[in-house]
Amino acid sequence: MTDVTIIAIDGPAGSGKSSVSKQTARALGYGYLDTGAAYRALAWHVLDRGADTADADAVLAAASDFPYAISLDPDEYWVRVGQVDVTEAIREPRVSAAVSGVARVPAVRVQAGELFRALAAASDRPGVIIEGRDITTVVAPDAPVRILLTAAPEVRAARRSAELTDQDAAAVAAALHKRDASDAQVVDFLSAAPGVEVVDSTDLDLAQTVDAVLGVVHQKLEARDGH
Ligand SMILES: Nc1ncnc2c1ncn2[C@@H]1O[C@H](COP(=O)(O)OP(=O)(O)O)[C@@H](O)[C@H]1O
Ligand SMILES: Nc1ccn([C@@H]2O[C@H](COP(=O)(O)OP(=O)(O)O)[C@@H](O)[C@H]2O)c(=O)n1
Repeated sequence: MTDVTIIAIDGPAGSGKSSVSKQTARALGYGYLDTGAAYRALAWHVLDRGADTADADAVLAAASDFPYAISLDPDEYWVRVGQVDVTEAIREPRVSAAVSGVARVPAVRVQAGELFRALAAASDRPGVIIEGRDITTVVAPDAPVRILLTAAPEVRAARRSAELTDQDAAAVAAALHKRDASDAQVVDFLSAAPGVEVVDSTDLDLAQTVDAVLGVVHQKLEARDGH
């Protein structure tokens, strides 16, 4: 058993998982694990091999030869496949459009979940925030702090298109909603499982959302530690 404290955060695209988790990890001195990056990097790897992520056999073949590495340092984030730094490439629209194909392969999800638990357990920090879609329910259902981060669909789409200023806002929104609909067929990240706290960031800015998450973290950890 590891004594690394796990904070699990799930939510749909653009709800603020990455930015809120990173800032919360900094505030706590914790590590930060972006699990979507692994699915994105595997999708990039499939495309790099000239295959299609709709082809489950091609996805499994790519997954069996997938030299993946990610930083858990919230101040120095990078993602690599072999010697290639894919930190930027995995955010490209062609990867976003292909990633759900990878995420719907059950064996890939099992392999990914094992990887995430091992990466968090090996952290030299007191805790790790793990964010994704199935962290509160499948990857770390026993975590002492489990949060569902939500925001209204139009707010999420606006946030994502503010990041991708070189792309058409309507196209970014359509792609985000299409990916959510596809992902929702695989895991339920729109409703909170029992024991999972909801933080709705629709009317909060980033700092307020981080404060709300830190509030939940302190309350849950104090309850665990009996204060
Ligand atoms: N509460 C918030 N208010 C305003 N903008 C936010 C808020 N949370 C996140 N953002 C911004 O929205 C964008 C998307 O957030 P991100 O963390 O990438 O979401 P996710 O990881 O859930 O897809 C980022 O540019 C981030 O700075
Ligand atoms: N725990 C997770 C995390 C991501 N994913 C998949 O990985 C994709 C990319 O996740 P992400 O967190 O980088 O996406 P954003 O919410 O940041 O846009 C999602 O669209 C899902 O298909 C998943 O299936 N399970």
